[in-house]
Amino acid sequence: MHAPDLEALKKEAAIRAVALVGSGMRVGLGTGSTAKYAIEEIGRRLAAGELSGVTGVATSEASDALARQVGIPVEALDPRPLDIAIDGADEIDPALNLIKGLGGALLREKLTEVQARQLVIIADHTKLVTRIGEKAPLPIEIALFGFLSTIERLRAVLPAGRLRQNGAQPYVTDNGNLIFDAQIPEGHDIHALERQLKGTLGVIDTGLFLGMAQVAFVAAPDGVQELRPQ
Ligand SMILES: O=C[C@H](O)[C@H](O)[C@H](O)COP(=O)(O)O
Repeated sequence: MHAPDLEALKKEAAIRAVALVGSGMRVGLGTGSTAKYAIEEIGRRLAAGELSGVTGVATSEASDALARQVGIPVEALDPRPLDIAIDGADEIDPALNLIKGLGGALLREKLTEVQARQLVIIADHTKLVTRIGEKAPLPIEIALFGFLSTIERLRAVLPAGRLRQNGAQPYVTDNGNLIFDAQIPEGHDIHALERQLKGTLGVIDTGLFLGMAQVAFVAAPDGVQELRPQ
C-alpha cells in the first residue's frame, strides 16, 4: 500500500476551511505548511472573482509575504474582531485543544486567533492525538534576556526539553524571542500547566491553545472529517 500523500491531504483540509470564508471578511492567516494552502486558496478565490473584499491579518512574516504575493490585502492586528482564522496545528486532542508553534509562530498566532469569532484548524490525520504532548514537544516562547535563567525555571516544571536551534545558533522568532521545546509527561493537567508556565518569569507565551478552536478539518486518505470539541 502507498504511503498517503500528506501534502495533498493538507490541501484538501485547507480547501474545506476556505469554503467558510465569505466576501468582506477579515481573516486570520495562519502559519506553516498547512496554512500555506489556505492562504493560496483564498488568493485563488479572490483572483477568480469567487470572493471580494477579503483582508488578512498575518500570523508571521512568512504568511504576510505569501498573502501579499497571492493578492490578499494584509492589515495589522487591531482590536476589532476577526470573522474567522484558519491555521494548522502540531497536535489536536478530542476537545480540540492544540499544540502549536513547531513553526515558531505561536505568539502572533495566539494574539491573532484569540480575536477570531471562529478558529478553524486544518491538518492531516497524523496530528490527531488522544493526549496533548503525546507526540509533539510544547514550544514555549521565552525572552532572550536571561534565557538561561528562564530555562532553569522551566526545567523545574518540565524537566525534559531543549532550546530550539537554527543550525549552530538559537532559533529566533519573528518577535526576537527564543523557543524552549519541552516534553509534557503523561498525567499533567494541561490547564494547570498553562497557568503555571504563563506564571513563570521570562515566559512570553506557550503553544498550548486550549478551548480556542471551534472546528477542525482533518484530512485522511478516506476523506476529510469535520471535528467539533468533544
Ligand atoms: O508555528 C507554527 C504553527 O503553529 C503551525 O500551525 C503548526 O506548527 C503546524 O504547522 P504545519 O502545518 O507545517 O504542520
